[in-house]
Amino acid sequence: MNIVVLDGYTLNPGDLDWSGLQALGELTVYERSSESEIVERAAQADMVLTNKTPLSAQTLEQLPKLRYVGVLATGYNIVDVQAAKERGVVVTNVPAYSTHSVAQLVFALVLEFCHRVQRHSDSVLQGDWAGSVDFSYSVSPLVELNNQTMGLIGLGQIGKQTALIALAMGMKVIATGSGRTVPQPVDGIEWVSLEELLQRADVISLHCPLTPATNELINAERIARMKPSAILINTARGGLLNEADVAQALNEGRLAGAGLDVLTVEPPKPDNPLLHAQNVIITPHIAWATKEARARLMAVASSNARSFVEGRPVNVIG
Ligand SMILES: NC(=O)C1=CN([C@@H]2O[C@H](COP(=O)(O)OP(=O)(O)OC[C@H]3O[C@@H](n4cnc5c(N)ncnc54)[C@H](OP(=O)(O)O)[C@@H]3O)[C@@H](O)[C@H]2O)C=CC1
Ligand SMILES: O=C(O)C(=O)CO
Repeated sequence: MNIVVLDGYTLNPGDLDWSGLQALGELTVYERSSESEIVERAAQADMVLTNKTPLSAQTLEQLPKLRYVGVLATGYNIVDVQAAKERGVVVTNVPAYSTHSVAQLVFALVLEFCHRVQRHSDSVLQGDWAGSVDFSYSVSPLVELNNQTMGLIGLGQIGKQTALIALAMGMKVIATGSGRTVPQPVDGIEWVSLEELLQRADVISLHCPLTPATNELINAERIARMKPSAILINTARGGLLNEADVAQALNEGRLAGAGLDVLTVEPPKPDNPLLHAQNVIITPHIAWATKEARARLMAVASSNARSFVEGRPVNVIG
């Protein structure tokens, strides 16, 4: 097997090893590949692994030898899965490897809006507490989550884990799904329509995949239905937001804050309106990237590839 990893650096910056894939054939790992390098690098490959390097229908057409695409992630929106299927190319992803890490970052972002820990610490370390007449002061409003409502859009692996943490913090949890599957009752979680969720939630956290149906799910019209005091959290995919609409709502105080781990274009262009918006916190797509989660990702990506080589593919998309 000729196996090519197009963008291995973020998964393995040097603290993991590729031995699971090496054992399956001749492996070439590129740290990153630009769109113009994909075809040349993957031309002889039977199997390609990609994290965020896109494989469009046009690119797949130019890779006649290709039989397998292993997405090094849960979200697989970078691959034209239908085009792959039509060409007989198996596409797999890695479900659930980062569930706990992503849910943890959701709350790192939420709690930042509640307590502004770094802002307070900076104030103390620059002498404000030492110079204060009071034993306590705050530099921003402080918020308690108990009894507030967490609204989850998407109640899969990460949505459910986020719900458990929210419930442990005394929040009410409401959730909405794709509408394609029958919602299963989950203890402590109330199923509602998207419309109702937007109106009731104090914190809205996105946990659905990016698909044509969810593209720009959060736009000006939907923001208008949210509470102006609401906090929006997006650790799923940047394309779930109309970024200009979210930035404008933040700047006009129609949305109290946004905590984002993902943007439509990554890395972002310097003129992305969210980079300059008020009350925004942005992390560079790190929710998945704990060592623990990356190690699980490497292990499952390798076992996905092995299963394909052995003729019994698992975690197949579509
Ligand atoms: N920032 C990061 O580092 C990471 C980001 N992610 C992103 O998080 C997303 C969710 O991951 P995970 O929870 O593991 O995935 P799951 O597949 O377990 O859950 C996705 C859920 O979204 C639901 N859904 C689909 N369409 C809609 C819709 N239109 N409205 C509401 N819900 C919908 C699905 O419901 P149904 O079954 O009915 O279709 C499903 O329950 C991934 O797709 C990925 O994009 C994942 C890992 C790391
Ligand atoms: O697993 C995912 O979907 C991620 O976004 C991490 O690359």
